[in-house]
Amino acid sequence: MSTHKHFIIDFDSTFTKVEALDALCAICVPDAQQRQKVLTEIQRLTDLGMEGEIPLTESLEKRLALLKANKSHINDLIEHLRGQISESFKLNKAFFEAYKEDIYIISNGFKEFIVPIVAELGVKPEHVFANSFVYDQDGNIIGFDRDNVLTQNQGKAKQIKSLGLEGEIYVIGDGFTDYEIKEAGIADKFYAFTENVKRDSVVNKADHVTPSLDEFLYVNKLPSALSYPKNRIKVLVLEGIHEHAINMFRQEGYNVEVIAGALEEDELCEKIHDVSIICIRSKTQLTAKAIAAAPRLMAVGAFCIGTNQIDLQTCTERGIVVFNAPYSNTRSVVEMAIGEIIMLSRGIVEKSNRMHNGEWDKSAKGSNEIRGKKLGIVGYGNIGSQLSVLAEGLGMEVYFYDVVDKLALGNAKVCNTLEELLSLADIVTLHVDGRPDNKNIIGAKEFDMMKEGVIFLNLARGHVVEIEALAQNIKSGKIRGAAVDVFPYEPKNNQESFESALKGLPNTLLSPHIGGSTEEAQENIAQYVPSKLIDYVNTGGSYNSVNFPNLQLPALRNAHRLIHIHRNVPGILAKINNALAENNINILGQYLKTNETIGYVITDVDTQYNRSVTKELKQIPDTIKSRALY
Ligand SMILES: NC(=O)c1ccc[n+]([C@@H]2O[C@H](COP(=O)([O-])OP(=O)(O)OC[C@H]3O[C@@H](n4cnc5c(N)ncnc54)[C@H](O)[C@@H]3O)[C@@H](O)[C@H]2O)c1
Ligand SMILES: O=C(O)CC[C@@H](O)C(=O)O
Repeated sequence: MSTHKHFIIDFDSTFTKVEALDALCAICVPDAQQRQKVLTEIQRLTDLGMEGEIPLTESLEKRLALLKANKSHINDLIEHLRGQISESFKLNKAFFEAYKEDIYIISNGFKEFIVPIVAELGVKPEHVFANSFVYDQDGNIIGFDRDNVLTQNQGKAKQIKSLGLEGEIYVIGDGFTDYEIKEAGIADKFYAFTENVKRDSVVNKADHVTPSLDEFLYVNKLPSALSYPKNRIKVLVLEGIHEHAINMFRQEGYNVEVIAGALEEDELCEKIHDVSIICIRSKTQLTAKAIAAAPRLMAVGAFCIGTNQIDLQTCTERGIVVFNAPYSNTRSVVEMAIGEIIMLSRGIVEKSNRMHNGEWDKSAKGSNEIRGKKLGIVGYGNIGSQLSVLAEGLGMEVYFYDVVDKLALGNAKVCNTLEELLSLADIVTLHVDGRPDNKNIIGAKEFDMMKEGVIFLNLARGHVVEIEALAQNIKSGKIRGAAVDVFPYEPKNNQESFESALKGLPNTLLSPHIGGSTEEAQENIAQYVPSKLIDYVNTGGSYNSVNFPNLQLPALRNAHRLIHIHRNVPGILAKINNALAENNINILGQYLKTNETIGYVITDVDTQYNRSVTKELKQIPDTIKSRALY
């Protein structure tokens, strides 16, 4: 296939991930210490040459002199470079095949290793323009062909000019010498390639920055292995999410922005306008207004259990999938609850505070074992039920109350009403979810029902307890110890101060919403949630999502996947299939699932089809979102 466009591609750090002479250094300098020294100097000289700080010939001469390489090293270098072809180049082998007549490699490197490497993707040897080594009689590399035009100032531009190419010339490279081609007026466009290295001086001069070959192919409407370049997927990560998640997104090629704290609604509305995936914890309120300000939003990652901070209904109506981490911090909360129950039963908070003031009060008064005490768990979900098992292991008598029927684990006893549980428990602990209906489920009336001297814990959600009523009951001594981890209003970052009626009250453990904040839990969450989000982007899989019909999909092989999200009204599947039939498209597999709000249809089709069908699918009435995946 021929086009009127010619593609000039650089080799070092563009076609391959590395600079070949750096790699040669690793091969021909055996001593590790010496190698590091030589490598540092070689890299410095490469950068000076690439950034136009010293003439390229000078950079090259000095690097070869340092290397003292031999012909015998070249085969090893070629073997090494085979494994170093840039990922997006390997992925787009089909582009290289289809456009082989129009692709040229122009490099200040050496043909001896460039030709065999670029041939891997089908680049013609006669389309490679580079220098050649000069050897002495023992095969030592002693220089390079100084008559080669590429050693001259503006060498790349001169080389291309001599080819007399007709049509548009696009240059893709990471170095200053690549930009010089455009500067000399030979190229129509210069694309700074940043998949492997990003040089500001080069990026600033570019017509377009291309973080991968996919981006280049996408903007030029050329055939690409990916339906959408990953660098165009912007991920906004808030609230101090573990860096493992950030690394996973970056490795996937996404464009990631990280902000340490949460954002207020207005700030969020400003930040979110070009975001495809937002990652939050419990503080960020993802309201309908914020969602409306995010036209590109396709997925939300809640890096926690609770999702009450997210307007799930609006997300669903807008076709935005939400994933959370339903079990990753369960154990951490349970361990903290157990620890706090023991601390409060022994009055350790008070005793410790007094010790810090120099007071020694060795007494057993008001200090109890937890063995044999009645633990009342409100909300017998993942956390409540696991707490039940551990508490029984410690000899406690466990009672629970849940709004739905739950299997009692071990010897735990179910209470039929909240009142029943509150009136018998020595320790009351809340583990209900954060649904709006749970606002103030524990207030003055409920505290009245509790036993004198009860211990009270809330590690669930702040709005489920009336704080003033809790404060009064602590002050009156009815509650002899309390642990509160969650509050109706929580500071949005570590700089904002904490205000609460609970401050300074006796035997009251306050913690800054850290029930799930252990390294283990945060790392688990940072693995689980990104993997769900990445899978959703790559395959459409919605399994274990909070708000989408759950579909577990097979991997996509030799097929394209058409994803269609629509309002759940009758007849949409028929309309999708009509559009496919009218375009004579063969369906390889089809999956449909609905919930109350939306229908989710995945159709795998043969790779050769009339692409305009994707537009037709978007135009079906009641469509929310539609995308093609390959
Ligand atoms: N402090 C923290 O850092 C932290 C960490 C993780 C989870 N959480 C919170 O802990 C809570 C429990 O988490 P989970 O994973 O066990 O959730 P879950 O959904 O598995 O369990 C919640 C249970 O509460 C029950 N429930 C809801 N409303 C109730 C009510 N009014 N009365 C009685 N039962 C009710 C539900 O039926 C369910 O069984 C959630 O609010 C979650 O957001 C806090
Ligand atoms: O880490 C958080 O911000 C929230 C922790 C917890 O409340 C949860 O819902 O998992």
